[in-house]
Amino acid sequence: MAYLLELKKVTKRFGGLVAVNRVDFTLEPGRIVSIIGPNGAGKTTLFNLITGIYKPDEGEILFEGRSLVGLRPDQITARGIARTFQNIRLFGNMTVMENILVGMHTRFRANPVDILFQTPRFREEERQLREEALRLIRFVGLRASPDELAKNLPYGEQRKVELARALAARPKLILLDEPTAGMNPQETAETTRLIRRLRDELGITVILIEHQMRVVMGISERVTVLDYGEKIAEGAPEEVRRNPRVIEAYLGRGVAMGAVAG
Ligand SMILES: Nc1ncnc2c1ncn2[C@@H]1O[C@H](COP(=O)(O)OP(=O)(O)OP(=O)(O)O)[C@@H](O)[C@H]1O
Repeated sequence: MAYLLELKKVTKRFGGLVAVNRVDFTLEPGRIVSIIGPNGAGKTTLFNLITGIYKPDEGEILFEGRSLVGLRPDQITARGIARTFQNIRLFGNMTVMENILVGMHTRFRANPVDILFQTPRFREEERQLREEALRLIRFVGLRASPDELAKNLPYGEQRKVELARALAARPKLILLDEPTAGMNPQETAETTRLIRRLRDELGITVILIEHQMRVVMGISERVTVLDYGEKIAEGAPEEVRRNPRVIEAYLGRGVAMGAVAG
């Protein structure tokens, strides 16, 4: 099967530190996979490499068979890759609706003249995008009003706005960086179901960075483990959980065994 995403011997250094070290990674369309590893293992750096925030020092990154290396983050979004961040990055003084419309900017076709003169073409396009934003608001289960300022929403709701904004770009692949961080068990369960619906109902391929092993084990078809920038294991969740190298990596960093075995 053709890969949606393929990383070949990707390396990223920060001065003397090798944050990502010759990592190979392949992903077929329609999968939900997780990347795990102790703090500082290189997980977020890997996301930053895929989304064009950093350029690899060595190696190749292919999406649908075409190289992403050297493209700007907005060009990579336009190719079909969206992401959410470990720490929420919303425009606090903008409404829920406005935040989601921002996520659609790569798809906006009206030109500056249309916008300036509010031509029928502009108004029709805006109406369609607003309708789609409302559909996304319903899809992620936001309870807040679309006109509420993002900064006034509770944390769990802000996370949903962030996801809706990422979905607004109509991605083929979404990268979720710790989507359940700071959530209570009920919110975590709800988010886990939502992630599965991204794939099942929208057909989006998902890569997840996740610390909660219950989520990882429950949702991932495959797990990749990084430690000190290197891929140390990869496979089905149960297989990875029993892998002595993985257990060692977590224990070596003083993380309780429960984090892996739990
Ligand atoms: N911009 C940067 N400049 C210098 N060092 C960096 C930079 N970004 C990341 N690093 C270093 O690279 C290593 C990998 O960091 P990264 O954030 O990718 O790890 P992580 O696995 O996502 O960790 P966590 O689970 O704590 O988020 C760490 O040692 C980190 O300090």
